[in-house]
Amino acid sequence: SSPCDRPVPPTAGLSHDKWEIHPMELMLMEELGSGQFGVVRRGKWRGSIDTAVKMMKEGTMSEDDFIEEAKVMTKLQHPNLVQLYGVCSKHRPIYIVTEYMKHGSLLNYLRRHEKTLIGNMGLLLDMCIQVSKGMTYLERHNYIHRDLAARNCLVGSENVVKVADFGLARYVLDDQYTSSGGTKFPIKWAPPEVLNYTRFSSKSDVWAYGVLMWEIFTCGKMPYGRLKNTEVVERVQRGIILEKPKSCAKEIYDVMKLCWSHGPEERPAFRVLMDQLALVAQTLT
Ligand SMILES: CN1CCN(C(=O)c2ccc(Nc3nc(-c4cccc(NC(=O)c5ccc(C(C)(C)C)cc5)c4)cn4ccnc34)cc2)CC1
Repeated sequence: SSPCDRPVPPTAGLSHDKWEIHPMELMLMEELGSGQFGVVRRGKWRGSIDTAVKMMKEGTMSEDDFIEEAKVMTKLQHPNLVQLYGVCSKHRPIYIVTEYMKHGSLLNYLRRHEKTLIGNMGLLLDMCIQVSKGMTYLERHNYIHRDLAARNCLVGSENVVKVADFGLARYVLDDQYTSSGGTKFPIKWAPPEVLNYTRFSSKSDVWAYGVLMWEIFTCGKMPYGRLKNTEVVERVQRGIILEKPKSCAKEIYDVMKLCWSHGPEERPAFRVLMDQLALVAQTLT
């Protein structure tokens, strides 16, 4: 979907607290699910615009810092990024209002449609390419995601895949999630420099992207199966990487392996990954 046919609301990207959405203009509908940060509901904004509304449970995030950052986030606009429309910050809990993606998380979508997806290398590769486009845009804007994974991507109509919740991890207060020793820290998507020094960068997003590619080509398997976090840390630090998924071409696994180069500087930038995957797509499909 090109930017012009997307309902970009007047708040997106404008200055002077246009990112503030008036709750009276929001009609809340069914619940879409709940993360560890509260309930997410579908909503209608100004009667017609489909939205997802994250109602952030109090005490789960540093709200003032997030509201400040929301001004920047609303300016990040790309067909493969879930658009932040704005926030309702004059009441508690605060609402984070984004565009609506009707098929839910990519992880659940892969698991639900495994039968039809598993043999369709072209479609799985296209999902990878869409995510790499969104991530190339963030990379160009020096914006680090910090929790890129299939669970944090969303699926819309016509197999559109978009990256969601970019940067949100910085505002989570639960140190079980934020510290690499915590039980909720996404260890299986973290490179050595994050495990050892919590050193996030676009190159640590590239490592996570490699794991996301593996999730896509296994249709939503859990990376490293039932291994405990401590066992995964030990393997990653010794340079042991995820195995090639059965239904994945060697050329595609070669790209994943580049994302898992031990040193961040050895990993390709997203803009390089995007071009390489486009080339592979030409030769394979
Ligand atoms: C046929 N199927 C029926 C079942 N189904 C659904 O119920 C369904 C349909 C649409 C859905 N869409 C969305 N769902 C969500 C959603 C739902 C539940 C939980 C969450 N995630 C969160 O709340 C959340 C995620 C990450 C984070 C950190 C800070 C860790 C990065 C914090 C909070 C999002 C967000 N969205 C943003 C745009 N669209 C959606 C979600 C679910 C999917 C379709």
